[in-house]
Amino acid sequence: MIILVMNAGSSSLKYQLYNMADESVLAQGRVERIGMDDSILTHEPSGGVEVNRVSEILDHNEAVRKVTAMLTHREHGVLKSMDEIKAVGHRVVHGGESFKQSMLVTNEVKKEIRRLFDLAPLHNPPAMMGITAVELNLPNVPQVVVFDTAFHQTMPMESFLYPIPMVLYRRHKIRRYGFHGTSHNYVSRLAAEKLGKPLSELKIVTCHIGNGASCAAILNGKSFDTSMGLTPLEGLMMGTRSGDLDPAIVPFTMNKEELTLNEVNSMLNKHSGLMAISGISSDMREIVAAMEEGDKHAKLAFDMYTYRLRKYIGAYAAGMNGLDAVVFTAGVGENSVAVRKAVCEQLTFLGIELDDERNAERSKEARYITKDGSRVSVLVVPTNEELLIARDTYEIVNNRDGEDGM
Ligand SMILES: Nc1ncnc2c1ncn2[C@@H]1O[C@H](COP(=O)(O)OP(=O)(O)O)[C@@H](O)[C@H]1O
Ligand SMILES: CC(=O)OP(=O)(O)O
Ligand SMILES: [Mg+2]
Repeated sequence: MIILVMNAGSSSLKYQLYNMADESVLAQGRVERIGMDDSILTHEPSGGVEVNRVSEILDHNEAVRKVTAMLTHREHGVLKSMDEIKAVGHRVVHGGESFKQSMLVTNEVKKEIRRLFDLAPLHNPPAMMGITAVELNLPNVPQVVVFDTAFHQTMPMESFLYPIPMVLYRRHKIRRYGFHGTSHNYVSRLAAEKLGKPLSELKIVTCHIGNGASCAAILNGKSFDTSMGLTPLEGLMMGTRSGDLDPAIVPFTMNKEELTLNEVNSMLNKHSGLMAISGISSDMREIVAAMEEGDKHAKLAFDMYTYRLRKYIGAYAAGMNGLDAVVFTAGVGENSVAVRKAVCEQLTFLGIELDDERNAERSKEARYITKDGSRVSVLVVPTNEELLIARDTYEIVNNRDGEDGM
């Protein structure tokens, strides 16, 4: 079965085409700068040459049309016809309390995703645009939605409630949800395999640090706590998001700077984090490069970022009353030797002994970066959210076909 996986952002659409017979990737790519007159489509057929096309791409509907045209393109395509695609799986960031698992897209499911727009304004509306665009361009193809929040639905109340009037939870479902669940789930499973122990006996902290960043405390295979909350703004310091701060800063700043709600929201989501402190970039590569050249602001941004991450690892070790392993994943976690070093070197009290040579290795495989005798193991495990989305989509569509007698 051939499955197309989509991850739609506000101005981007990433895709991967899987052949589920052997879980191989037939092609992958992304459309960036959607809505601008110089949108870029980058398409990589597996084993083929990367193609880049710059053109005006108005919206997600047009982006899906360009992607499907590329997938069946005479020269660069990997399919004879779009009919070969048997299902489409989407990443949806917010599933609220309604979705504890991946779902087949129905009218009710779409209604519920729309109801959750308020909770994830940066992420859910583009996912919906992706779903609608597929309906228009690939009618009759079943679609599945996979939620970032689903894996964290096992958190106990002491982790997920905020200490504010309970009526707010009852009326508006204001609580902590957590995100990147697909990734935390995937890398914790791979880490347990690597450790050669059942996940049900392990205490693991997973650090998914990319553009968005979150930590999770995974106790006996289940999410026990995670650093993102009602929205993907809480927790760690990120590329452009503040992470944890005193909530009183919001009304105080609105008052002093005469800002509207939208403006403070935008400040905290888009103009904070590494970008705000360094004044250089939200990208860890540029922060580290500037720091190495002696830039003080970049160094401060780096120190704040790694200090906050360390505090979470310590907090979760306390929360679980123990720690067997720490896992680094996503753009920064998989690639930044400097971030991993700064974090691990100040956690020796927990029993972490970093191995500098292993930490400096470049590899796409799951691997240890601690010394053999280290009481707590630290691993780098490349995440693969798309593969998990493809697997869930395959399973759900297969079961549905079975029920329909197809
Ligand atoms: N070689 C590298 N060294 C340090 N950081 C890196 C490196 N490569 C990527 N990154 C970081 O990873 C981020 C992107 O992470 P990623 O997980 O791909 O993000 P997302 O999926 O949220 O867009 C970049 O913004 C950058 O900060
Ligand atoms: C939920 C979230 O923060 O996602 P991303 O890391 O893709 O921005
Ligand atoms: Mg990501």
